[in-house]
Amino acid sequence: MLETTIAAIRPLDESAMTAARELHGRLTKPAGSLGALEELSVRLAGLAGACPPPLPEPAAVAIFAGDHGVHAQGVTPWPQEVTGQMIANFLAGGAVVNAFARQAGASVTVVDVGVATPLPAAETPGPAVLDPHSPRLVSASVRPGTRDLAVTAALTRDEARTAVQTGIRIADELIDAGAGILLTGDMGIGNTTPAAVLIAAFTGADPLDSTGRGTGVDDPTYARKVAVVRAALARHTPDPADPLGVLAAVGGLEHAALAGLILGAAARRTPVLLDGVIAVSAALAAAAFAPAAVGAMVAGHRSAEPGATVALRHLGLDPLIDLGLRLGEGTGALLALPVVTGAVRVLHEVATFDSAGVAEK
Ligand SMILES: Cc1cc2ncn([C@H]3O[C@H](COP(=O)(O)O)[C@@H](O)[C@H]3O)c2cc1C
Ligand SMILES: O=C(O)c1cccnc1
Repeated sequence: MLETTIAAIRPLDESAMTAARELHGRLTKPAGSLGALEELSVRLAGLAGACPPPLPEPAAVAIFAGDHGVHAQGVTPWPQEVTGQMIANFLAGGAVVNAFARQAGASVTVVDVGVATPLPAAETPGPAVLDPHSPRLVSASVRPGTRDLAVTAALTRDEARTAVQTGIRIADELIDAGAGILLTGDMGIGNTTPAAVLIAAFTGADPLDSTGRGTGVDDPTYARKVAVVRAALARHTPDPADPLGVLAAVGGLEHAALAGLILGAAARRTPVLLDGVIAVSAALAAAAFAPAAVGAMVAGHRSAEPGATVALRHLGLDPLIDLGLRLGEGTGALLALPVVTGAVRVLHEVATFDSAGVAEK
């Protein structure tokens, strides 16, 4: 399934991109006046293979949740139980991601890929339904949290593959249910540590540049976190040409599943709007599996985590908004969604100089 998904990921359609550039030149606005929205809409035309591309509606957020053995190294001040407790909060509609999803009209699917504590909620029965007011839970736990990457490989290759394939399956289910765009979300206390190792592994960045303060760690905790990232790289020597091996050695279950979601979206030629540092670390893995997957990625925002900027630069992506957010859950992606929709809507709705009778220079 992973291999067939990778094989299905194709480059952008040049003729649809040419048509979109040509259409932009005829719309009632000075050429280039919509800045980054123009190139984004051209890319989405290339992804869809059509000009105009479909409006990216409805939107579906997939929040992958997992726990982390590296929590034992004291890399975050928060107790591990908060991961499961926040899932209950997501399902009750009380988290920031829920508020933003309701505002954006996006559905929320929470996927347990490896939460360590027992969850209060059971899987939501039935097929995926894209209802912005009813968050759903999918139970797809690979194992109860990763092993401690400071001590041993976080996952076996098989476990990492299962998590990636879960992400692909969720992408397929959401797209089959009608989603026109997927948004990445994450929940996992401690997950900025594996994100920092993944970013260093795939980009070659120094741990000081790939590691941030996550939920807001103090100076001694930050120093410990950087040391854990540096030691993990030395212990595992992850090979960026072997993304499954990298995810297994130093990743998290939600990072692996997010990589799968991104690959699944790219294979279905559906845009995937990336959230913060966890999402972009997973995007590096997706790009290592299939470089053409970058064509489906839209960087929602620039997380305050420094590793996010390192990863975005490596992917060649410019984030749409930069608000100093450092929350995760999918919140930054949701705030960027109207920008993506606006970029596409222009190609659908704006009159041409000809049709509107507006004189050209
Ligand atoms: C209440 C709460 C809600 C959150 N929502 C997202 N995160 C974010 O913070 C965590 C990563 O930061 P670190 O690596 O420093 O632990 C992840 O769960 C991420 O989704 C949260 C964190 C907390 C505490
Ligand atoms: O960038 C993010 O998504 C992020 C940053 C800090 C903590 N959790 C998530």
